[in-house]
Amino acid sequence: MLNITDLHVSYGSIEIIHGISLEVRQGECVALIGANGAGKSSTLKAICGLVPAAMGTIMLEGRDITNQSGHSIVKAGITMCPEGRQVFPQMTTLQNLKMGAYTRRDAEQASDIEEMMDMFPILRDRASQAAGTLSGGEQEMLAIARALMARPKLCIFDEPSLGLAPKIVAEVGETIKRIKEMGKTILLVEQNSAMALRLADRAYLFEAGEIVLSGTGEELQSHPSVAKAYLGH
Ligand SMILES: Nc1ncnc2c1ncn2[C@@H]1O[C@H](COP(=O)(O)OP(=O)(O)OP(=O)(O)O)[C@@H](O)[C@H]1O
Repeated sequence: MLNITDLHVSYGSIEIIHGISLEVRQGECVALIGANGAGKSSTLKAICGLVPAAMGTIMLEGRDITNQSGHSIVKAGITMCPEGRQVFPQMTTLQNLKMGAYTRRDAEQASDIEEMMDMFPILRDRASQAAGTLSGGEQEMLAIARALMARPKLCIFDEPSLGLAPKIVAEVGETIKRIKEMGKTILLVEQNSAMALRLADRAYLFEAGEIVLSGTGEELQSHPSVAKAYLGH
């Protein structure tokens, strides 16, 4: 579904992604893991049109989306659930959900909102509450539900567990599993490598702007250098 070939990303004159290639197939959950600063977020931003690709191609279902605007990439079928949730704090939970569907012009928004509230009952309880007053875990659920409101083909999660209590992290993991079971295709970036590799069908290990290892979640979990450097055993 998503094919990235020889992607290079630079900030000013400094290149930080040095020609990576990866793919995400229909229905897969693919994780990008690696240390802080390895280039995972920059890769996601390039996919979403938030930073330019200096070189290389990004294809979605055979269509070249390299360096298109963020808006047209959402329309093409990719939504990102950003690091730090970034809900609209002054807007209510309901208004945030509606914002997730802004690229759609169909009559099914109301039923999708119902579906999201069935999936995340806490959002129904908080429907008229300003999103900024929700707990971290509730905001994460809202950010995920808002991303799903666009009915994406590919759902990107950037550090969904960041800053959340362990119990909530487990809930977020369960939620991502459910989204995969709904048939969505998922690209996941996580500092929590153990969680990411448990959820992922396949994963790529980033180091200093390059992909140094790839394989199934299980293969990477048991790879000695991953186990030692990223899983702490
Ligand atoms: N806007 C920016 N301007 C300049 N350099 C940047 C910018 N954003 C990121 N970088 C640099 O690019 C490199 C890759 O950062 P990136 O955020 O992609 O890594 P990461 O693997 O996602 O790490 P993290 O988990 O900390 O987000 C780092 O050296 C970072 O300092």
